[in-house]
Amino acid sequence: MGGDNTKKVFTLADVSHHNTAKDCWLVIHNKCRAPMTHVGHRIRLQSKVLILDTIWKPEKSRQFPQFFVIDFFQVYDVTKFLEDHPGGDEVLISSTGKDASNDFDDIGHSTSAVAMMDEFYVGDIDSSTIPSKVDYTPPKQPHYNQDKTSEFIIRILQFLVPVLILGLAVGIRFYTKST
Ligand code: HEM
Repeated sequence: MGGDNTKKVFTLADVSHHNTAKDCWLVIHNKCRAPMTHVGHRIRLQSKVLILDTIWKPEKSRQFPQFFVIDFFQVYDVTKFLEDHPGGDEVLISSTGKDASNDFDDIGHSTSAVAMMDEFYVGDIDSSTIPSKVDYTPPKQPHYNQDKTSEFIIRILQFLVPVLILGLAVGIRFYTKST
């Protein structure tokens, strides 16, 4: 619900279009850990009101779950923040069009950085549009192969050219001697 303002639910494809220095949106997840006693209560987190008994996953636990972990993705329009971001604008632009949560978490942003996100929040994302696991694919595989073949050709040439020059020199020498 929460339709009292213009916050929307986007797909990853919608968000991916906002990937330039003039229009830069990020998708970053939020984790909320709440005690069982809060079931049925409303909690407020980053401009979003969650009702704990509607969206929840029991935390993996040895015993019965005592906490809920709510994991949801939010969309941030950081266009106006690009110039002021202490980590620079390039990292933000290169984190567009995907789940940028790991990029964000890996930096170890401070709690004040996390609190700041609230002002850039523009909506939520339909988490089914986000690939669950991004497989690592080595970048520019075809180029890598091309490099290998050109390297091979260069090696052959490095061997053949001196042999040809030597052959030519010996040939000329024989020719000049005999004449
Ligand atoms: C709405 C999203 C973001 C906000 C509000 C934000 C805010 C901040 C703030 C306030 C800092 C200063 C250090 C701190 O207080 O932790 C910072 C540093 C930094 N951020 Fe972000 N950031 C965001 C997203 C990202 C993303 C997606 C990346 C991608 C890698 C990133 C990379 C960095 C880097 C590299 C630094 C510099 C760390 C250093 O020099 O120690 N940030 N950010």
